[in-house]
Amino acid sequence: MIYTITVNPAIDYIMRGEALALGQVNRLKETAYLAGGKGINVSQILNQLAVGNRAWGFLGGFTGHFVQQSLDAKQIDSDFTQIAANSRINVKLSAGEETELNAPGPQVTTTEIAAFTAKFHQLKPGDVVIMSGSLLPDLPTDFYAQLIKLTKAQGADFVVDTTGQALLDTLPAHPLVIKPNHHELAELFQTTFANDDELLAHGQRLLTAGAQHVLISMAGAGAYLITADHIYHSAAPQGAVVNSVGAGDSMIAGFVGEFSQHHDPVQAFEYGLACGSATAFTEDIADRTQIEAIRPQIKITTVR
Ligand SMILES: Nc1ncnc2c1ncn2[C@@H]1O[C@H](COP(=O)(O)OP(=O)(O)OP(=O)(O)O)[C@@H](O)[C@H]1O
Ligand SMILES: O=P(O)(O)OC[C@@]1(O)O[C@H](CO)[C@@H](O)[C@@H]1O
Repeated sequence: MIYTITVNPAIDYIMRGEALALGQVNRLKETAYLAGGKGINVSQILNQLAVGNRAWGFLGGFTGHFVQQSLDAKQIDSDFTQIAANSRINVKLSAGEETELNAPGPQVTTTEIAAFTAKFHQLKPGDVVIMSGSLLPDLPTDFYAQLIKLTKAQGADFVVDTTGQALLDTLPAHPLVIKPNHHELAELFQTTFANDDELLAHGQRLLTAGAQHVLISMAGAGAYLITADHIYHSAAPQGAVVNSVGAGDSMIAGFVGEFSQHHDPVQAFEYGLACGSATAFTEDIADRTQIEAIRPQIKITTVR
C-alpha cells in the first residue's frame, strides 16, 4: 500500500484571465475549485493508475469539507485527521503567466498532531509513504524527519518531495526516489551547470549520499533518471501546457506507483514522464486515458 501525506492540503482556486495589473481591479474570465495539496495530487494519479493508496494529513473547516467531498467523489481512499481550524485556499492565477499564491495553512494542536502520528503504527514492510508539500506553521521544521523515523521503524519505504537542506537531510535514510528539478539541483550545490555532464555529476552525488533513485526533471526539456547501475534520459513529450500545477507531483506518483508494482526503474521512469506531462497538458490532474495517450511518445535512452 502507498500512503500519501499532505499535512497542508488546500482548495486550489484557479483563476484565468488575459492579463493581470497589480494594484488594480482585475476582472477574470474563468474560475475553478480543485482539491489540492501535493500528496493529494499524488493520490489522484495513483488512483488513475489503479495503484492502492490512502491519503493522510490534516483537514478542517468548510474548506476541509470541500476537499474531503472532492476526494470521496473521485473515490480516493483517505483517512485525514480532523482539525478545528480551516484548511487553506491557494490561488492559482493564470493571466499571461502562471502565478501561485499559497497560504501558510491553519493552526494545529498537539492533540491533533498526536492523532495523526499514531497512524504510522499501521505501516508494514513493503509499504511506501510519500510525503509532499509545505508543513503547517505550528509543526516543527524536523516534522518530516520524525515521520521518516516512524516509517523506517515499521520497515516501510519513503519519499519526501522537498528541496534544499531538508532534502539533503533525508538522504542517509535512503529515500526510494528524490526528484529535484534542474534548478533545485543547482541550488542544492549553490552552482550552475555548464552542461548535462555537470548536472549528472551532481545528481550522482545525491545517489552516493543515499537516494535509491534520482529523478532530475527539466520541465519541457525532458528528464534524467540515475540508478545504481545506469543513467537514463528522455525528451519531454510534446504538447501545449494548459496548467502545470501538479506536474511534479504527477511525475513522482507515476514513478513510485509503477515501481511499487514491477520494481523496474525504466518502466517507472516512463510512467513518471507520462503522468507529469499529461498533467501539464490538462487543466486538472491527468486521468488514465490522457496518461496512456502520451506514453507511446516517450523514448528512453541509456546514457551510460
Ligand atoms: N512544458 C512541458 N512540456 C512537457 N512536459 C512537461 C512540461 N512541463 C512539465 N512537464 C512534465 O512534468 C514533469 C515535471 O515538471 P517539472 O520539471 O517542471 O517539475 P516540478 O518543478 O517539480 O513541477 P511543478 O513544481 O510545476 O509541479 C516533467 O518531467 C515533464 O514530464
Ligand atoms: O504550499 P505547498 O504545500 O508547497 O504546495 C501546495 C500546492 O501548490 O502544491 C500543489 C501543486 O504541486 C497544489 O495543488 C498546491 O496548491
